[in-house]
Amino acid sequence: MSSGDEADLLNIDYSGAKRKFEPESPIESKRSCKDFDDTSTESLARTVARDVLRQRFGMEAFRLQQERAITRLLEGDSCVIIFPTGGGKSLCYQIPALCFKILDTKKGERQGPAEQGITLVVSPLIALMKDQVDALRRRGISAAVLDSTKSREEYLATVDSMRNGTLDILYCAPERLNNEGFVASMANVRGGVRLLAVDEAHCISEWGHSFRPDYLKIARFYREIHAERVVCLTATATPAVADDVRRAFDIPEAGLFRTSTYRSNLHLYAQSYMTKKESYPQLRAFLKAHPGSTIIYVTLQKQAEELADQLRSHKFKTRHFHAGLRPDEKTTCQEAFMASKDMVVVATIAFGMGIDKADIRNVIHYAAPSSLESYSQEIGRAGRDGKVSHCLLFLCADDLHLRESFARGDLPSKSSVARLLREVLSLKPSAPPENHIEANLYQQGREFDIKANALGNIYAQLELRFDLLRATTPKYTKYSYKQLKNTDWDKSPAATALRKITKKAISNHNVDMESAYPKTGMPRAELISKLNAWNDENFIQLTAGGVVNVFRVSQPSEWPPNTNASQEIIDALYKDMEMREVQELKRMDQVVRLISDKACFSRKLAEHFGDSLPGNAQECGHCTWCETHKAVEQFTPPGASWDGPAFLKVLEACPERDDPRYLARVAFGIGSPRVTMAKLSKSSVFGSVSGI
Ligand SMILES: Nc1ncnc2c1ncn2[C@@H]1O[C@H](COP(=O)(O)OP(=O)(O)OP(=O)(O)O)[C@@H](O)[C@H]1O
Repeated sequence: MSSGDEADLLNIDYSGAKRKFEPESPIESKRSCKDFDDTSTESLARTVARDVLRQRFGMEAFRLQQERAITRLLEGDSCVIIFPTGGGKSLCYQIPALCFKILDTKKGERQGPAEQGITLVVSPLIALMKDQVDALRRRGISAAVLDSTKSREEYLATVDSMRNGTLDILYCAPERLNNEGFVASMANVRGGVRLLAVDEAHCISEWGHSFRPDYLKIARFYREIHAERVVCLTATATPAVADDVRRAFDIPEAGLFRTSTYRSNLHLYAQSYMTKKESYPQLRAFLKAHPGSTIIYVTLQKQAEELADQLRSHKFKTRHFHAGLRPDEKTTCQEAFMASKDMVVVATIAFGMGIDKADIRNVIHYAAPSSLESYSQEIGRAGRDGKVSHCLLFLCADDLHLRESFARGDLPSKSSVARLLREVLSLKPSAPPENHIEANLYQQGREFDIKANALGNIYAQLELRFDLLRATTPKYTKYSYKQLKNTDWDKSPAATALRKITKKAISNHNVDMESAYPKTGMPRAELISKLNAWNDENFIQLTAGGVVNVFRVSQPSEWPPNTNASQEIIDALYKDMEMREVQELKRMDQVVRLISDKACFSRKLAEHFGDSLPGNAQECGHCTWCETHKAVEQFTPPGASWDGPAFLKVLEACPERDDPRYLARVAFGIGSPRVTMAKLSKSSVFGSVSGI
């Protein structure tokens, strides 16, 4: 669906007064946030919220700070909610979404058709959004997800329900905010966006552990669509990250709701080893001594498969899970785990988000987590039923090396960033009013040796910090399909045009959309729509590829920036990237120090999140430190001695000596797009100097 389509479909106002989307327009409030000003507002909101909790969700009472946060939102103010995993964050936007309509009716406001608006939820996980929508629908609540897998029919059904005022909650991924049509749609949606909910809100913080460039744009989106209020939700935020989130949306301190991260039923243990081989017998012994549903986290997909095999051979009921599995394999694994009381799942971090299982007895980190935030989130999945559960962290010298190589692999060399920027800033924009430049980020990543997230961040900074570009809807340039049933009967102009530009390969039909208009005179949107229609009716199996990112140049009269300005941008961007690497290494060090310092694990973890143990206690009484009062030893791999011949072989394998960081990556076994492209990651020189 093109942005134009989406905007047109949604941009309908029954009163006939069609609002025009003006991205540059100053911030204005679509409705007064303080919709109602009588003194009984708070109690009315509270009563309605309690009724909705009981009647629509079948729950007796609010937990923790749910009620205070929900009441604040219903009063028109924004919040940041930091509740631990499983703490009941979702209700904090689902209940208000249903209350708006009821409160409007009680107060005799917004009684026109479809005037009650929608709640929009931005969440990074498509699978999780789908689960939530299914669960809401089972409760008779009208909810939908807008994602790229939706057919035109499903999309239209969602649009219809929004127009009719029957949709309460709409979910979408942050990438969708790059779609100008979508932004325009939300700015004009009938009744307005009453509440914007931002799930996994810690991703907004540039200094947080899982910063996502697309999240940086949510605050701008919030202002542009004039949403009435925002709720940012996360399970893990240090005080600094919570401040970043509050600042991004201008939420005062009073809008912060944080509950204690400490869970007294979680017993935290740690052991350290030089090698995995040494630790494996301890893992087996632990599993034998602590039966019950267990998640074992490892770093790599291969490790998940191998360890699962190994445990199976020792008669543990084990499965593996990672992002590389097929969707049906993932579902089977998740369902088996949910139904079982003694299954062990060996997984990468891809497993666990959205797993709402009360009786997980053990969460084991067989490889060190990347940060205390990840650790806290992952162990938080254990013991949701409140019963004692065990969390065991294995610290192994090899893992630390792997973690460090991940952290260092993210920082490109400065010459790469400079070459990329010079290329981007020299692109000639298309004619006004578009002023578009196009970039294939995948190709740029390979050409300039910059990883996808770092590249995404560079573009986000060019957009938000330097105001040079604005991302618009990306386009697919290549489509290919497998013919499942004959489509010769279709004589429509779009079908005839498609036949002209389709090349048949052995099993696939390839369509080059770049040549579509010049060769056929048919707009690409119509051809894509025809392919989608065939796909929806199972005549073909369609895949789209060759994504090209499209950006609008913000100030064409000042484009391109002069040499000095460009250099300043390069310097500033690179300085930030270097700081990010330092932060990443610091996060790893914090994990090591949690268990190797002479202090209670639970207290240190709580302090990391600006919290303390109940009653300011110094010790929890049930972690490795409290039980032994001995610090866990930290093994470091023996230092490697200089190996001249190995280094010469690296030089031989890398004839282009234009980037010292690249040579170091190959020598020390740190992957990067260029290393992959040169097919060096499987060569004997890769990592040959690392001494491991
Ligand atoms: N007030 C309540 N009373 C009873 N059950 C509740 C209440 N609030 C939430 N729950 C239940 O607790 C479970 C966890 O809630 P939810 O999924 O909203 O947590 P979350 O904080 O979003 O977790 P995560 O961080 O994993 O996304 C769900 O089964 C939910 O129905």
